[in-house]
Amino acid sequence: MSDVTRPHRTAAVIPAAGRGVRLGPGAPKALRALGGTPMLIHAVRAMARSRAVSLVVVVAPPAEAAEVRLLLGEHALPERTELLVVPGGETRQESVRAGLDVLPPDITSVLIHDAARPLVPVDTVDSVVEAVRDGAPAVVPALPLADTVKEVEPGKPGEPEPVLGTPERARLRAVQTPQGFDLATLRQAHDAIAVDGEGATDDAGMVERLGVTVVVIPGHEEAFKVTRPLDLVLAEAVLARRRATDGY
Ligand SMILES: Nc1ccn([C@@H]2O[C@H](COP(=O)(O)OP(=O)(O)OP(=O)(O)O)[C@@H](O)[C@H]2O)c(=O)n1
Ligand SMILES: C[C@](O)(CO)[C@H](O)COP(=O)(O)O
Repeated sequence: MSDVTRPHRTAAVIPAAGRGVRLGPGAPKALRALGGTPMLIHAVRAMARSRAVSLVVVVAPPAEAAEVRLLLGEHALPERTELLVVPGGETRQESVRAGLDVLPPDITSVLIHDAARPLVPVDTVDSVVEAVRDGAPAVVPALPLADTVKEVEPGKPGEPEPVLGTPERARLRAVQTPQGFDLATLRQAHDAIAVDGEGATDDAGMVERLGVTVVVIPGHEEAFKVTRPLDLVLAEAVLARRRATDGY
């Protein structure tokens, strides 16, 4: 649980060091354009739009860290937003760790947000921050699934895979970011993983292994992750609609 006697200060760490292999050949995914602006800039702005976030740490692809610093210098952010850039690691988990390592001592809670989710609405960001500040050690935005999910015995690509079971869909959620944490809890989870060696595909998964309760709050359809080429088509359409209707 967070220490309720300490004043809150929330940072956002944006892992942006992935290559974007599933999106196809090109620049690292975070640097690819969405509506003419790099995806990373959208993601940074999405965090900075929340008045609760006063520090944003961008975890850049190591070879492009200097380029990322220049890029961020070219795009205005609110005056209240402090910005740091650090080089990332081989895995998302290592990149998040690199971001956590540079957070100053007055930070009490942290959001971890994929650069690959450039269009998360500010209301979702604010809801995650609020839930953490209200005392939840780990908060995850998520949506119910549209598809039925099968557990399979993974086989070779293209070969039929035997079905092992069908989890009850009503109990499943597709999780998004930003995931919000009491900083001390998330650091403890990363330390524990570093010792047991087993990675996790999201930060909340590491906290779950500590035996700490993680709670889910409603996510948003527009917080989807740009992973494959079709996701980029959808992101362009959402952005164009926002620009036409909200002056976004
Ligand atoms: N070594 C890594 C790998 C991923 N990420 C970041 O983690 C987020 C979620 O990852 P994903 O969407 O899977 O991105 P990639 O790893 O780039 O995608 P792919 O697996 O297709 O290469 C992205 O913002 C990505 O930049 C990171 O910071 N460091
Ligand atoms: C953190 C995440 O976005 C939550 O859905 C997801 O787990 C990242 O997955 P990936 O392995 O980077 O595709």
